[in-house]
Amino acid sequence: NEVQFAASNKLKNTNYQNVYNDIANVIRENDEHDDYIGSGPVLLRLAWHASGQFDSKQEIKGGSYNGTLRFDKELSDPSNAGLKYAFDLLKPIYKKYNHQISHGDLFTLAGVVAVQEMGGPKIPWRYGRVDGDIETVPLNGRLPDANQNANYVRNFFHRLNFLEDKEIVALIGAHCVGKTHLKNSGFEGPWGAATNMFTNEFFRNLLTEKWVLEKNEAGNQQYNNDKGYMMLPTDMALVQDGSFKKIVEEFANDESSFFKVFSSAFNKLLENGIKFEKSSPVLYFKTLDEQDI
Ligand code: HEM
Ligand SMILES: Nc1c(Br)cnc2ccccc12
Repeated sequence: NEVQFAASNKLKNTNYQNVYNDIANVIRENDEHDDYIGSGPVLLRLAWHASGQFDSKQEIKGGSYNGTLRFDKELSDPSNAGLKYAFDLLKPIYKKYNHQISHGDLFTLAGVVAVQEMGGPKIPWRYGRVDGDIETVPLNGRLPDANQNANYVRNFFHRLNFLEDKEIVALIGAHCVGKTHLKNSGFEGPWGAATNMFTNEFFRNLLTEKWVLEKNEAGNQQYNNDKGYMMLPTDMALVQDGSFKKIVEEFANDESSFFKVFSSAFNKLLENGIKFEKSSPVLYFKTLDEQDI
């Protein structure tokens, strides 16, 4: 679906660092969220869910372009439980820029800010998404089911045009931050471990910890270890499948390799289905620390 960005309502490149900084300050100010894990992980999940419902084969394609996650119709999808909190964090920033930034650009930029402010790799980002009306909201149920195996995971990401196992493993490596919440998804944990630093820890834990499959309070099976860590069935799939497992080992041994693949795969996820103008600049942002803020 060829789309162009209406040139009229875009900020000059320089202003997007200001938007980045406003989102980064919201993360700093809301550091008590989720027992001091903070708001980075849930904003990262918002950006992923705003983009991951893309399906090029459907009439209504989805993806981040139309910013449809802002509508209750999509936000109330059970897969999006818990994300209203993240959307509410961004509302004052949307108002401050007074329609000069679209919801799709805001949601995806929030994912870039979350990764970078939690110590992850730089993510290249372009503006140009345009809010669509409620007719452009994709059907619910396009986000993945956590109870499934490696082939399900591979096929799911093929729909999002991720045809290389490396990209798939890297993307799921975002589970290095945040946690699952029984009331949101029917999974619980990890307990205690304050996971708000973006590292390759998730891959190391997959390989080194002893995982026991148990039924949790919601009746779902999840893998638990003796330190209160957990893995979803789709997490564990990454070491149950030979090809995925080789990549988990590579990323566990070389964080820079994980960062490199994650950076390009996450950018691709956020831009799925969007044709940017050739002239649309690829922006890189400084973290607050890099600006001594
Ligand atoms: C097979 C694909 C995936 C499945 C089945 C899956 C499933 C889940 C589930 C069930 C949760 C717990 C939600 C809750 O209870 O609050 C979760 C959390 C999370 N997911 Fe995924 N996910 C997948 C891929 C991804 C990707 C590609 C990203 C980002 C690039 C991502 C980022 C996150 C983050 C950051 C959290 C923590 C949110 C928080 O702490 O509030 N996930 N995921
Ligand atoms: N911290 C996590 C670990 Br550790 C393992 N799996 C996850 C899945 C979703 C969100 C967080 C995690």
